[in-house]
Amino acid sequence: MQQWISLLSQNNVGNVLENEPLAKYTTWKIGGPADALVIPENKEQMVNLIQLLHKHQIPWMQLGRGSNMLVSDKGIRGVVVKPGEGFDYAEFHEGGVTAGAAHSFVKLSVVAAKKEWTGLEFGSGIPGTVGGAVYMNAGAHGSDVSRIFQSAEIVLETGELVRYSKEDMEFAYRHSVLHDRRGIVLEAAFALQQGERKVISESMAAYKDRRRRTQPLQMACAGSVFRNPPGDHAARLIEAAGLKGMTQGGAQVSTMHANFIVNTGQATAEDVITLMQQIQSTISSQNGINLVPEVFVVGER
Ligand SMILES: Cc1cc2nc3c(=O)[nH]c(=O)nc-3n(C[C@H](O)[C@H](O)[C@H](O)COP(=O)(O)OP(=O)(O)OC[C@H]3O[C@@H](n4cnc5c(N)ncnc54)[C@H](O)[C@@H]3O)c2cc1C
Ligand SMILES: NC(=O)C1=CN([C@@H]2O[C@H](COP(=O)(O)OP(=O)(O)OC[C@H]3O[C@@H](n4cnc5c(N)ncnc54)[C@H](OP(=O)(O)O)[C@@H]3O)[C@@H](O)[C@H]2O)C=CC1
Ligand SMILES: C=C(O[C@H]1[C@H](O)[C@@H](CO)O[C@H](OP(=O)(O)OP(=O)(O)OC[C@H]2O[C@@H](n3ccc(=O)[nH]c3=O)[C@H](O)[C@@H]2O)[C@@H]1NC(C)=O)C(=O)O
Repeated sequence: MQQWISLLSQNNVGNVLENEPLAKYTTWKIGGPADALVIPENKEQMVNLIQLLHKHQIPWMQLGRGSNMLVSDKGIRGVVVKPGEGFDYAEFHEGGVTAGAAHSFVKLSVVAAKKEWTGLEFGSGIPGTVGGAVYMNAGAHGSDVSRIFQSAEIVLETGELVRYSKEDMEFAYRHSVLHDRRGIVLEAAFALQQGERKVISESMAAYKDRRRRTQPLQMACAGSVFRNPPGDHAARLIEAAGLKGMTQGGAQVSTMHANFIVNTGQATAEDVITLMQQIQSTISSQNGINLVPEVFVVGER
């Protein structure tokens, strides 16, 4: 056992799972083990953990629901930090809602709609956590997190607890400052308006219907694999290149949506990575466009 794993277990940092396979924590259902998966349940445990990791220079990364994440077959060397059930809460109040990092973004939008709050409708098909949605500035149907974000409580990699405003977050298309400055979101506050139940539920039903028609929701996947290049759509380019349906081992370019790669059952991370590289080289040579992954490929290769 790595010496630092016993160090973590001896401290108040939450549950420490050693050599934990990560496939079950990702929507692609792919991924080897983490040396340690640590699940803090409250702010104190999270701050203790990050301070220990910083002090002992132990490599770490954070995980939400793993719906935008490709974990390598050999897995993660070091610690994976996943906010636990203690971070799964949502408190509605005047002007909006404050939600814990582990709360489902889909459920947040569904409950907001039931309470006749408008602003979160776009989130009803984004199957990650609040923490992941803030990190990614997740968005759909012409809106994104930055449109409703008020502030977030964050533990920086030094262990310092800070509250970031919207300006601090430097949101852009699928981007936040946390891509450049490491930290873990503990909770986020979103500004919402009172709306009409009928209008809210009609737009959510339309979004749901559109997704069901255009995205392979029943297959294990991680949503869009590549970011859209300026002025175009990765899916349009991939379909036009004739790559829809292309397979590599158990991975397939979805026959429904060309920017989704689905796990047909036994895909490995290497299968997905090979397919991604084939797509990138084809689009680069045919269109001169460098497709940039939206999904994060993490772990030892
Ligand atoms: C069927 C399907 C449809 C999708 N549709 C959309 C869509 O329409 N729009 C869209 O934007 N995305 C979409 N996605 C992608 C994905 O759901 C989003 O990117 C989501 O926000 C990721 O959240 P997560 O909790 O799963 O994060 P993860 O995949 O676990 O992590 C993603 C990134 O966020 C970081 N992170 C996670 N939690 C935290 C935290 N608490 N603090 C700081 N950083 C953290 C991780 O380190 C990682 O870098 C879709 C995915 C699927 C499977
Ligand atoms: N392809 C993949 O790898 C994955 C795809 N997904 C897809 O992402 C979506 C969200 O999944 P998940 O986060 O697990 O949440 P769920 O689908 O479990 O939904 C959580 C709750 O919200 C309700 N709900 C969801 N969407 C709406 C909506 N638009 N309007 C009203 N109620 C809604 C659900 O009710 P009800 O059951 O009645 O819809 C359920 O009670 C689903 O479409 C799911 O199929 C999720 C994970 C992985
Ligand atoms: C799923 C994600 O987000 C999605 C988000 O759900 C939807 C809806 O708002 O808009 C983006 O997809 P997208 O650009 O592929 O949107 P779509 O409306 O499905 O397709 C765009 C265009 O591509 C074309 N298209 C789509 C699929 C396909 O197989 N072939 C094709 O040619 C469509 O005809 C359409 O003209 C987001 N993706 C990115 C990378 O920005 C994600 O980020 O994971």
